Amino acid sequence: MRIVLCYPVEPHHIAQIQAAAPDCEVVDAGQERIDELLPTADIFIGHAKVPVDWERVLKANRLRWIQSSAAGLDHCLVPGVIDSEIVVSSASGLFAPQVAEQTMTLLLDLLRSQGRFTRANARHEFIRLPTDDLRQKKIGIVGLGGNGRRIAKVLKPFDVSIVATDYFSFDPPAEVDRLLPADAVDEMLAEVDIAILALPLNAQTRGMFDADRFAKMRPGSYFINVARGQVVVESALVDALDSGHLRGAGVDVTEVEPLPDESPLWDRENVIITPHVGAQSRWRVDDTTVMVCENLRRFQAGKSLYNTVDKQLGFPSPEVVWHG
Ligand SMILES: NC(=O)C1=CN([C@@H]2O[C@H](COP(=O)(O)OP(=O)(O)OC[C@H]3O[C@@H](n4cnc5c(N)ncnc54)[C@H](O)[C@@H]3O)[C@@H](O)[C@H]2O)C=CC1
Ligand SMILES: O=C(O)C(=O)COP(=O)(O)O
Repeated sequence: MRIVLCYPVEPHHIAQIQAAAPDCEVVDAGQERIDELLPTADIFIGHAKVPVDWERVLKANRLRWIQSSAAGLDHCLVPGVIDSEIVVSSASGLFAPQVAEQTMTLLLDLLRSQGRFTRANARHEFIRLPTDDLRQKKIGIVGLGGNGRRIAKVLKPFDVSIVATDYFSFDPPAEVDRLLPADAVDEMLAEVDIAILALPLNAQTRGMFDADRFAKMRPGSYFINVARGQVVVESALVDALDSGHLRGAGVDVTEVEPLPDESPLWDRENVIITPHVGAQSRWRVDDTTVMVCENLRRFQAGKSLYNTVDKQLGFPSPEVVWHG
């Protein structure tokens, strides 16, 4: 079998993968050669950030398993793959520690007026501006998967209460005071001071945060998005900020990336923007390779894989999510 890699591996990661699959040929395609080599793969491990001719891959009829090195599967869950026999597994939960740190960065910067202080610092102005507190805030997390759970765990010691929604129904971890079904999102938004998006992008969630939904949020609440920009209708977010209905927003992801120069999200003191760096970490490739090797051993032994995705849904069920 041929394993084609397309994530930023170093020679020692390739050696780990080869040791986990001694009978396989391991080829590191990188972004440069992924489109060319994907049709020759039995197993694809990675995240192609260049256009891939999926028709050609499906026509070659060789690929059996895609192990995405991203949690979001919007890059590979194309209709032809969904309808095929190809098994797809995600990187769900793998980046939860760093996504939670990124969430805290956005949230604390927003509440503690860091955007305004940073601008004032650039002008050498030492001015005391009002700040807000996390203490006693009610937080709503939309999507209690790997990232949502870790965000709840990191936030809880700040003396907050936490509600969440999820597609699945399960006993939530101790940090989460209440778990509601996905369709109770408006009920949750009406009662929380801060909404945090940690759900996948799919046909159901694309454009889910539109003008109607923002209107359901409590006046003066904050909005954080560490999921996917296209879950949000960005013009509606801008309107909600313009009208003062939302007090501020922190976004690691935007509808179009890079965020265009003319976007009205720029130049606002109550908007903190980071350039989709939530998954970045010095540990990322090491952590990914540990899970990849475990899944490779399971695949060869015919066992079920961590993070196997229900391709119709576009995300894995909680029992199979990798927690490291
Ligand atoms: N900012 C960044 O760099 C990163 C962004 N992401 C994004 O975050 C998403 C979540 O990542 P993980 O937590 O690792 O994935 P996950 O698969 O562990 O969790 C997603 C959760 O969302 C739930 N869900 C699905 N539809 C929902 C809905 N309509 N309402 C409420 N919950 C819903 C699922 O049941 C699941 O529990 C990814 O799909 C990806 O798009 C992930 C990693 C890094
Ligand atoms: O894992 C994900 O879904 C991410 O958003 C990470 O994105 P990246 O691979 O860092 O461009």
